[in-house]
Order: sequence, then C-alpha cells, then structure tokens
Amino acid sequence: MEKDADGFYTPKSEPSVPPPQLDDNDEIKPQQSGPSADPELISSTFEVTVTLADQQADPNSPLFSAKTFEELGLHQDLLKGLYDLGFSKPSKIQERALPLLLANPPQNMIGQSQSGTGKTAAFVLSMLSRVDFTKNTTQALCLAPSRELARQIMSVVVAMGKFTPVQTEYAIKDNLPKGTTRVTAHIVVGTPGTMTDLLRRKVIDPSDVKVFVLDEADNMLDQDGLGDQTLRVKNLLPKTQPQIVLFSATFPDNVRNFAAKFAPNANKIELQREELSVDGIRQFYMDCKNAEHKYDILVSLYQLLTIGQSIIFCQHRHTADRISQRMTAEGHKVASLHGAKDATERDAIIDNFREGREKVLITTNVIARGIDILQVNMVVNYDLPLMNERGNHGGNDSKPDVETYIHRIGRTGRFGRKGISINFVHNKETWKQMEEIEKILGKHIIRIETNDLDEMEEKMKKALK
Ligand SMILES: Nc1ncnc2c1ncn2[C@@H]1O[C@H](COP(=O)(O)OP(=O)(O)OP(=O)(O)O)[C@@H](O)[C@H]1O
Repeated sequence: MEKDADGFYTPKSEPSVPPPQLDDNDEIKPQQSGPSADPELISSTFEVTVTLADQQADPNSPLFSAKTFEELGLHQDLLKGLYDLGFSKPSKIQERALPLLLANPPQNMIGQSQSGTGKTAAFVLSMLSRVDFTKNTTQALCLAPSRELARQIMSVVVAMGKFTPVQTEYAIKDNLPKGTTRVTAHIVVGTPGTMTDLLRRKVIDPSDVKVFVLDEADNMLDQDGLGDQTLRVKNLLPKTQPQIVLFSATFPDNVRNFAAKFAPNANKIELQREELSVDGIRQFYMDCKNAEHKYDILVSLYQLLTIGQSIIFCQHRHTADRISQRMTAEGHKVASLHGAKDATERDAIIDNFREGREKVLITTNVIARGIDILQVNMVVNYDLPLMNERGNHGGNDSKPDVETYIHRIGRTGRFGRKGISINFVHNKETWKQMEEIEKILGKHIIRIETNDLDEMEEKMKKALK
C-alpha cells in the first residue's frame, strides 16, 4: 500500500502490488515488484537520490538493523501489511523495541528514538499484535497530543492492519456521530480530553484494554500540558493495569522520573543528549535586523520555500494568522493552522498540505510533534520555541525550549531524507537562545546572509544533496 494523495495510508479496493508470496514454509517475503517494492530510493526535489539501503546497513545510523522483520516475532498478517507499505527492513528502534513489546508476560516500555525513525510502526504493531480479533471489545488505546497526529497514527493502524479484521475508532473532538452510545472498536486512537470524556460517559468500555500507548509521551505527561488529562485516562483503566507504552524523541529530565512512575518497571531504550537531533537535517540561521525584518526575509525566501514543502513555526496563533494574511494579501499562497481553528477546518488544512495543494504551512507548536510529511524539506523557526516561566514548554520566557526545537526541525529529514531548518534571530536575546540550543545539541548552526539570495539558494541546495 502506498500513501494516497492525502499522504495517508488508505486501503485501496485493489492492492497496488500483488499480495506477498507465501513459500513452502508459509513465510512471507518482501515484495520484489510493484510501486512500493523499491523503498530504497528516495528522491528529493533537487533531483538527489538517497539510498535508504545504505543507511539501513550502517551500524551508526538510527535506521540500522541487523535483523529482518520476520525475526521480530510478528504475525504473518502484520508482515504482509508491512511489505505492502514497502517496509523491507526494520529501523534500530523497531528492531530493539518490538521483541520487548511483544514478549509475554507484557512489560511496560519507555522508548526513545530520533524524529522520523519509525517509532509509530513499533507501537502500532504492538497494539495490533495484542488484539484478540475474535472479541468485539476495545483492547488498545493510543493517545497523541493533537488531532492531526491522532489521525495520522490511525492511518498507520489501518494500513498495517490491512490484512487483519481490525476495527478502529477515533476519540477526537467532533468525530463520533452524535448519539453514539457504545464504541466496540478494537483500537481507539485519540487526544486525552475526548478520550477521558468517552471513558467517563462509558461510551468506551476500558475493561478489556490490554495496551495503553502514549505517543509524544514526554509532552503527554508534562504536568504543565496534557499531563493531568493523561493521568485521568490512566485512572479510568482497569485495576489490572494494561501494558503501558511510552514513545518520544525526547524525554527531558523533569518528565523522565514521572514517566518511570507512570510506566513502572518499564524496559527502557534511551538516547544520549548528543544523539538527539538527526544528522540529515542541516541547521541554519539568519540574522534579521528586527522583528519586522523577519517578515521581509520570510517573503524573500518564498521561492525556496515552495521548491518542496515548508513549515513555518511561530510562537503565537495571532502571529501565524497575521503573517499568512499579509503574505496572502501580497499574492503568495500560504496556509495557516493552529488550535483556535475548528476541527473541520483543521482537517481540511492539514489534508491539503499533505496532498501538496498547499506548499507553505504557517503554524504553531500544535503540529511541532509527530507529523510525517515526507516532502517537507524545509522548516523555518520564525520565532524560536521558548519555555514558560515554570520551565515548561510553550511559553514566553527567555529560555529556549530545546525539546520543541528538536521536534519542530524533525518535521523534515524523515527516515534518512535530507532537510533544512532555518532559525530567524533578530536581537541579542534570540541570538543567546539560539546559542544555547546549539550548545545543548552540540551541533553547529550555520549562518546564511540575509542579503544574498543566490548564496542562500546555493547553500540550501548543497544541504539537500
Ligand atoms: N522500517 C521502515 N522502512 C521504511 N520506512 C519506514 C520504516 N519505518 C518507518 N518508516 C517511515 O518513516 C517515516 C517516519 O516514521 P514515523 O512517523 O514513525 O517516525 P517517528 O519516529 O514516530 O518520528 P517523530 O518523532 O517525528 O514522531 C514514516 O513515513 C514511515 O512510514
């Protein structure tokens, strides 16, 4: 199965490739032909070809694995789903996490791996593996911090579960038909507020839940963010606690301890600080004269932003709206997305962007995490992400929010692809914030002149090679 025009994996009535061949031992082999049979080649807009196979064979790459999917103990129907998606070899996190996730008796998991390295498949396969399809009850719950991410995860559940009878349902705002009194789907994916509501109203019966997954777990457990609501969901689950699975690219110290209490006795897969950001993402900065100059620079970048697709991150909704209105009025085609828009509008905006109908998306931290759109080759931090005064994400304090920075730039450079990030700095304070990010990540952020568009284009093209 390939991603459809919306960038989602949706089952087609006719498979795009012939079904996997069963050999004498009933073993499933990866596809040898068909459109999704050559996942090794990734082409970028600059006509550069990256060989995924090289990275998956390099022991230093997060995409490396010494094993095959068959060796990881997955059911044949799930192997078929994987090959149908064009996955031929596991990534490091998949190789390491899956055997631990599937072992019996089930054990909790705290798993960390860089952005775009395949964490979703690891937890989706583990949910699909634990479901007993002969029972029409809810057996796995998955929470994500945004409706956009919940919808994306669901598309992976449906794609990987294509050869199983899995039933799924959303727990996101304005999605269940009015008057629904009972959800019996095997797997429910949603956001914490709506999930709590459906559990409280007994629309979802949690008594058979065997797996509880938190994607972007550090964000979901952050007491200043979604932590309370996530805890509420956990408290509504059966006393015989289900297997708790936490995944993220980042686990800052202040959440790590809480995560260990939330998922006791968990198997842990952790990264070192210097491993946090992906090498394929080249990080740049531009020295703007003042806040207004940032806008001029963004406009002058427009041509480059639309070569592939780009995401522009602002700290506030009103900035995202203001910039997009101004650029639109000046004849540029851009879209804006943030949490103040209603559900239908949000779905339409992200779907248009996935489809490539919009090339530039101006947004807030709402889609900083998890969103997987392979054509995004540029991320701009119009405003650097900042902590709030209590030292948590999403504020206005002077400290940079390094975790959010890692997630934002991770919207590009997915699964071995190349990508570019550009930070706009415009005064001493933002300069210092960027310096701190540089220090913490141990990565050099390269300067690009704001007045030399040709140099800029050259540097960027080179970075994408
Ligand atoms: N084994 C594999 N072979 C080929 N492609 C893969 C494999 N595993 C995952 N992918 C693809 O890699 C991309 C990134 O995967 P995914 O979205 O799961 O990353 P992630 O680790 O969850 O990132 P983030 O931290 O940003 O949420 C997806 O497009 C996915 O389809």
